Amino acid sequence: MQPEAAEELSGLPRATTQDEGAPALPRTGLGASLAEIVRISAQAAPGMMTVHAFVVVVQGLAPVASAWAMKLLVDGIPDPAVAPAALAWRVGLFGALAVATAGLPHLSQYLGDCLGRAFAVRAAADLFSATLRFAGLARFEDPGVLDRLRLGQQAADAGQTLVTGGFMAVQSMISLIGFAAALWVVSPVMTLVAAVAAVPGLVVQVRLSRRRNAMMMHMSPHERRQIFYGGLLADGQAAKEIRLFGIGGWLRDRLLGELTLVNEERRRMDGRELRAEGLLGALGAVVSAGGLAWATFAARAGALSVGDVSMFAVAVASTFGGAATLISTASRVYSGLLMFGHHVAIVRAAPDLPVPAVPTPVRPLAGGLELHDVWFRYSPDHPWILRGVSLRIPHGATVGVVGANGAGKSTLVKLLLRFYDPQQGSITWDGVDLRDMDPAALRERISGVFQDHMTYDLTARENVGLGSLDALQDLDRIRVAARRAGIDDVLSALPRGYETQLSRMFTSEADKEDPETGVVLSGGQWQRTALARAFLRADRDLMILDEPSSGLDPESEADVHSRMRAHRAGRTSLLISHRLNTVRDADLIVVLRDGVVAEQGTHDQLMAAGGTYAHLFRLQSAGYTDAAGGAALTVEGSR
Ligand SMILES: Nc1ncnc2c1ncn2[C@@H]1O[C@H](COP(=O)(O)OP(=O)(O)OP(=O)(O)O)[C@@H](O)[C@H]1O
Repeated sequence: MQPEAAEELSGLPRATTQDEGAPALPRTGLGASLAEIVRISAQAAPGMMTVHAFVVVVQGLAPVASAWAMKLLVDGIPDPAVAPAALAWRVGLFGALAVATAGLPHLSQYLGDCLGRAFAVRAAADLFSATLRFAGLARFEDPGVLDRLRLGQQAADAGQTLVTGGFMAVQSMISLIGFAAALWVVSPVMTLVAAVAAVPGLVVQVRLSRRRNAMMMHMSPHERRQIFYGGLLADGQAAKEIRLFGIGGWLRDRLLGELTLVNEERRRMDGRELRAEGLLGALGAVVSAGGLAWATFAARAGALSVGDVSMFAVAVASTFGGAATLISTASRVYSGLLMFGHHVAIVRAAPDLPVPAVPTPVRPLAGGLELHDVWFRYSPDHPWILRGVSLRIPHGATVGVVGANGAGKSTLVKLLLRFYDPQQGSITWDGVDLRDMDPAALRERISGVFQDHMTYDLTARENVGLGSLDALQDLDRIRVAARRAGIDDVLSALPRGYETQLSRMFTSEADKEDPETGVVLSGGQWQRTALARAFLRADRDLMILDEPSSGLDPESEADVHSRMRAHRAGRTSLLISHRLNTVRDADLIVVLRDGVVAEQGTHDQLMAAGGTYAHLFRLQSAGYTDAAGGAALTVEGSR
């Protein structure tokens, strides 16, 4: 029954209906970003952060103190009341402050870099731990989330800039307040003029930062496409098709198109910033020059001392320079905070699949798995893929699932692994709804091979061992699994046996000519390796095999299936295959069509029923028989 219809009719079973797709990422403000940055910095290197904060305060005060020492020195030169010893002390003070002013920035830079690197590591750890908490797949298929993930990653990598920028802003602020106070002593009016002149800069920089952040978000899909095209053009696997179909130039042009678009947008943004900063700089220079003219004539009239003028000149220049530095640093920090908002959104994202506070433990399968009127679509914009599937996978039985391309077989597998939750109906494990379980605990009890299995650029041992991390170093167990998958002979005969890299990526330029550096397996060999990975955790309660032999030659396929049959005996498994001879001995065969179970039964029952399965089985058998007949005829004819 349609979920909408079920909703309207009271009394009809409706297990649960949940919002479609994972919950959206949270909206985050600047405060949240700032709090997160302080937290990460404090956790990453607490001692260094304290020392850096102290150095920054001293560094911020040093230029103001230097200017004041200079004023004392200049005023003391012509003053007979100042003894030579006192004058020497003033020179010494000025010199000491000059040394501090010259040396501290290097120490500050070093501390900032160290802190920034520690920050980047911690931020990356938080980000990737958060992505690992995404138990389902929906977020990885949402372009908006992928954009934010990429920008959040960039923000984490740019931690050094963010941390040093933050400290620099604090330091500029301290210097600015110091110089403004010094300026106030000489001329309160000039201080107010300088403060008013700084306001437009602040406003403009904040607006520019917002615009830059919006531009980066807007450009993100173009950058993702650019990375995709670049990846294809540099990928050894894609090289075959690119050359066969001659599409290299087309891909390159698309890459350049995206790159040009992104560059043009960035250039426009840089131009805006250039114009705004140029105008603000000119405004500052005009106010400084006016102030200096006033101070010069005030000194002539005897209202100011020469030391006051020197102090005034330094204070005006430093106030404007400091304000400009503060504004541009603050704007960089502001941009960084906006960018870091993407990191915070990922790290603070609510679970994508609802898990109860106290999940039901996943016990060893005793009765079976059951789908109850399961309806599923990938999102409200997509069509229904499963439209009320009810099916039982009894404990200890092998269930074969067949159906045309796109019938929803792999989707069924993804639901059994709780990569998504059905919108309507439920899936139970010994009567317990999968939604009441922790997805990780559920998957601990399952093994399997996906149709699009992974090929890891790692050693042969690791490629199999990843199936069960506790066996990663246990070569005996790994070899037993590989033997079951019929790939042990191949892997042990590799140049370095199981320690051979199954990779096209050379470990270094120096050893790339070494034939033992890495080997390339064939498609079928990779498939058997993936099968070995699944067999390594064969002690689990459910084995899911989605097209495990599609790339194998007939002899290998027969061999693999006889091994799998031996393994499956008495165990619960789900086998998906288009080659019907490989599922014929399953305890139950299910035909999926139009989103529902169209037929189910044993091979003999389905053949007797004469439906879709029987039709397809006869079609495939006839193909083999004709081929065999054809081959026989050819042999006959050639004699
Ligand atoms: N992540 C996804 N987002 C949106 N639609 C999807 C997604 N994955 C699969 N589909 C769609 O769901 C339908 C069922 O796909 P599924 O992979 O389950 O079919 P299948 O029966 O395994 O097909 P095949 O025999 O070709 O492997 C297809 O129409 C496919 O386009």
